[in-house]
Amino acid sequence: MSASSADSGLLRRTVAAVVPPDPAAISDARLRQAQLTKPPGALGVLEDASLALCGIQGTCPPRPLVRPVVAVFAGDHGVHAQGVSPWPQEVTAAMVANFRAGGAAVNVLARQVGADVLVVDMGVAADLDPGTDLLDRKIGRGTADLATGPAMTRAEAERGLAAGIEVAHLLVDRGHDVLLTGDMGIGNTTPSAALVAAFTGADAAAVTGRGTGVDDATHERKVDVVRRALRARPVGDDPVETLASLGGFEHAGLAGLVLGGAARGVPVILDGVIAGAAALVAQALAPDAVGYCFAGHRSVEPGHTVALERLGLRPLVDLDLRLGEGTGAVLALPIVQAAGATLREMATFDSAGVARKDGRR
Ligand SMILES: Cc1cc2ncn([C@H]3O[C@H](COP(=O)(O)O)[C@@H](O)[C@H]3O)c2cc1C
Ligand SMILES: O=C(O)c1cccnc1
Repeated sequence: MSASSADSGLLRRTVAAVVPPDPAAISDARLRQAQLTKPPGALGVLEDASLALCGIQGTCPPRPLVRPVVAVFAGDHGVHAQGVSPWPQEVTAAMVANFRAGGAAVNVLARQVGADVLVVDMGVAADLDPGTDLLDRKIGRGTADLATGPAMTRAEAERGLAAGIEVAHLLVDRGHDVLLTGDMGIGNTTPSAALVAAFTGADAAAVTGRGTGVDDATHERKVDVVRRALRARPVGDDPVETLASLGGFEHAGLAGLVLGGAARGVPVILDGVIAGAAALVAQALAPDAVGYCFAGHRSVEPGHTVALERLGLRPLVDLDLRLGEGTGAVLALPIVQAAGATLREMATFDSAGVARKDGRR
């Protein structure tokens, strides 16, 4: 079997394995929520999250999330040549070294909540020391420039999706019970904006932001690049082609992680606009995969809000972050854990002997 038919086979099987979250567990969770010693609905979004967690795990009360891991998917981008980021491309590889050494923002935040951080070299341009990488191979070495042609071949996009699925299986097999998404790739807010525009139909200007903090001229160039790419290569209804045309290797890996996590019945906490764009790819391939996702936070990037609306996900944290790496996902982890813990551990009106609103015991 050629590598590419193995990849498309894994993708097909994974998409077929994504079933809707368990409706029986969700209805058990709703009943249990109603018994807990609090006014109905008083725990707000935590209650919704607790129902979602039960659906994802197929059990009520939900199991505690004790082995969190952030998978940081890294890749470089040919569109960097268009001057869409003020940072040199070498920063991607240097930051991978920083993640491995434990010095990046995501490492600090992950230590706060006891999450592991693992790097996946999807398509960093430079050679990296294999270190503790999750994949034993690169999928690519930077994408082609999406401003002038497709960023990836279809085979590359499929290989990237399959790699993300493999990472999900590997992590779940190692005992991780919640997967958090991270990204690193100088220039990657541009392909993210392009993917969000492609999957939502939003205008380039509405979804293209300032990334690492670009000036007005650079921002205008980004909007123009996104608009021209969408005009030159209008999207059809094939999500893999859209990903190949506009996305990056880290988007492919992240979309695969979402599909793999969903297929294994494990919750996935999404980070910012890069993850949001990748989740749109996963949603287009397997709409039920979104039911396994929590939106960790809302990024400052305007395309992220557009993506979250299309995904139908409410961000758990909204702190004006615009970093990526998985930082927003990690900050949301304790909230998802808290949602499960309240449903699992709170006393019921009966067990605590607390009277209900109508005076019934
Ligand atoms: C030092 C540094 C650390 C980062 N960590 C995440 N990003 C974030 O910024 C990049 C996307 O922004 P743009 O599209 O404007 O290049 C990505 O690498 C993303 O992960 C970083 C960026 C830099 C410079
Ligand atoms: O939304 C994000 O994750 C983001 C925003 C700006 C730069 N890098 C990442």
